[in-house]
Amino acid sequence: MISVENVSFEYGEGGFRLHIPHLSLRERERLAIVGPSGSGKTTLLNLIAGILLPKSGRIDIDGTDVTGLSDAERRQFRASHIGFVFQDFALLDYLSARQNILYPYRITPALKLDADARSRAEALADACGIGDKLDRHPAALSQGEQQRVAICRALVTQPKLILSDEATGNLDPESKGRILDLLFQQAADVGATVLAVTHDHELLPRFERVIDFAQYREVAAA
Ligand SMILES: Nc1ncnc2c1ncn2[C@@H]1O[C@H](COP(=O)(O)OP(=O)(O)OP(=O)(O)O)[C@@H](O)[C@H]1O
Repeated sequence: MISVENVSFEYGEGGFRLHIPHLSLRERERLAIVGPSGSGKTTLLNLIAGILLPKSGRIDIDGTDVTGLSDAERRQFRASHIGFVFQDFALLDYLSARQNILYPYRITPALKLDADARSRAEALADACGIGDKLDRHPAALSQGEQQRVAICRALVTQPKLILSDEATGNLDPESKGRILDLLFQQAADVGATVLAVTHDHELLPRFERVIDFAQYREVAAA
């Protein structure tokens, strides 16, 4: 369903370099990525989401090579196929929690903001324990609450691929397990694949496969 083939990326001349010979995920698979800080885990998620473009190689998602799309096409593809929980949440301060959760509908003509979408947003927020805070803006929410808003936003469109960058990093141990269960349940309901970066080793048994990212760091020639 997702394949990353011979992908090379570099942040500018002489910057951090990443090379991934091959990585693939089956449909509905739950894969965790672990690895040292700075090993390129977020960079990989950004490449798969089409936020960054590789220097070479292919990234196929459900039969579409995202590296071959224009900027605008990649944005649309991302909004309609991928739910991304960003490490820093990436919430918009001028919008309420509810508007943040429904934001993908504002920017994607292919997605229709109907009663179903609105009730899905409410149900997700309730399940995440922020149902009573939907009218607040991010500045009036704790870090953990902001993280839950970001998770609801990633799930509300029922994407086929969920990319999660430390999605439970700011939550207490009990909430971590519960929110991850919710994420997996939502994924299972719509047949989605989950690719999650995590430093929480106690969560790893919940995944079907774990890969250590340290292996992909390209060693610069001396
Ligand atoms: N926009 C950027 N410009 C230049 N270098 C960058 C940029 N973003 C990240 N890097 C560098 O690329 C490397 C990989 O960063 P990345 O965020 O992918 O690592 P990570 O494995 O996700 O780290 P962490 O676990 O700390 O989140 C780091 O050395 C980082 O400093």
